[in-house]
Amino acid sequence: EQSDNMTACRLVLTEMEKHEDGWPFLKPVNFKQFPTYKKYIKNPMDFTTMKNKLRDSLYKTRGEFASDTRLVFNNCMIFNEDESDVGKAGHTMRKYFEQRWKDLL
Ligand SMILES: Cc1ncccc1N[C@H]1CCCS(=O)(=O)C1
Repeated sequence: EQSDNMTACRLVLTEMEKHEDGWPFLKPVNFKQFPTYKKYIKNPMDFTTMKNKLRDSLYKTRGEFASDTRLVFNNCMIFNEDESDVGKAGHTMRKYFEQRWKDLL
């Protein structure tokens, strides 16, 4: 049922926001702080933007929500070295998301 699908999305997003390693993804990357970011990353995404899209019913399916989540972590891997603090957080969060996403199928 539609609302159940969105319940799972809200639940996993809340968990990711609370996760110890979620800090790099809570807000949009600051282009002033990272001036080259928008040159390399064509479709920025972050947890606050995702929360607003959920609130505004902009996700029609679980799949659309999962795509934005994967966009967050793929952007992270493009811009950040694997061994950087942000890069490591991205790998941890991606693993966490994919496991929880399976649990909530
Ligand atoms: C996800 C990401 N990709 C590339 C650069 C930066 C970030 N995240 C930043 C978010 C604000 C705090 S921070 O500036 O330490 C890290």
